[in-house]
Amino acid sequence: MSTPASTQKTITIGTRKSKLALLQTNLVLDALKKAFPQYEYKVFSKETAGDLNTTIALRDFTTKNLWTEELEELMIGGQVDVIVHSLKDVPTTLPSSCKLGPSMPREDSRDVLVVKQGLPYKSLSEIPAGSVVGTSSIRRTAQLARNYPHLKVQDVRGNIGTRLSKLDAEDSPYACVILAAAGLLRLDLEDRITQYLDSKNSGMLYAVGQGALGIEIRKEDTVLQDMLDTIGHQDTTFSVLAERSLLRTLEGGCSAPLGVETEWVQNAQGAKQLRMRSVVVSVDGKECAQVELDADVTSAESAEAFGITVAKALVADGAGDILETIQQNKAKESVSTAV
Ligand SMILES: NCc1[nH]cc(CCC(=O)O)c1CC(=O)O
Repeated sequence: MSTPASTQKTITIGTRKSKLALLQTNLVLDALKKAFPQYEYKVFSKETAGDLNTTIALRDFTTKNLWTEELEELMIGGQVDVIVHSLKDVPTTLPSSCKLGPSMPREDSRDVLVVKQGLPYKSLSEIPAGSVVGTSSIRRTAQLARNYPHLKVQDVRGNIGTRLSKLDAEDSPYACVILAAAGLLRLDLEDRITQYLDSKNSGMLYAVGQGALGIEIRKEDTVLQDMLDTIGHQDTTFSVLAERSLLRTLEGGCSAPLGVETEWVQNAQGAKQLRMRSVVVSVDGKECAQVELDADVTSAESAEAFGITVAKALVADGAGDILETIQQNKAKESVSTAV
């Protein structure tokens, strides 16, 4: 049976086995060790269904909990006390006995362009018409279709190292891939980044939670909650709460072609506000809803309320129709593949 962390001296941190997951786990481990040296720490790593299956395109999976469910079961069972995820892989709704703790400082949240070794292109706008961009993300695919309709998109699966070797292979179909900056930076692969992408230079917005860690604990574990409060970073926590509230409200799950860009800005009176840009694009890039809003965000509640406000504004701008069409097409596909 599960033992609350308060009665034990050892805290077990659960994680996926990938190099990136282990590096991210070490960030949390180091921060906890430094702040709470009185505990012993142990890392338990496990390959998840998502790691093991690299052939099926992500968007074809029906279960949303590919990366998280098995570790959550271990945590609910008491074998691990806290799980370190990439927040962007964490579903917006968690098992009822689990919750996310505060977030640690976010790594660069942007997407980046990585050009195949030996090719001379310095930016997305230089990639010639008809070239193939590697990505399996519906969000990246839709935004590419909207902003770079002359480029082709092809799936590329696997962890970051695998994607880079698929890109660089001599017979590779790809001219470039789009990846998250965070993964490359954490893996010390900064030299592979050709261009950082944002709303201004390329119209490319990132995924909800990208670049942030999702630190999940049992809901009743007040000891770990207090510990995470100590190592947490409020600006990040509020930003990602707002982003996840937006995604939850749109109910698109991880397969929604939803891009966001959040930043803290000062208004004319000098007060700090959270600015959120967000976009929902149809898969063919033809339809697009987008909004940019600022809000006073000073608590978890106001962060979540802001996410709902942005979602409503996006729906008012047409996001509802775009998401509905995607849902209908998915339903049709599953009928046709079932027979
Ligand atoms: N989609 C998989 C995934 N989940 C987390 C990261 C790393 C970056 C992050 O923490 O957001 C990546 C790779 C990528 O999208 O390039």
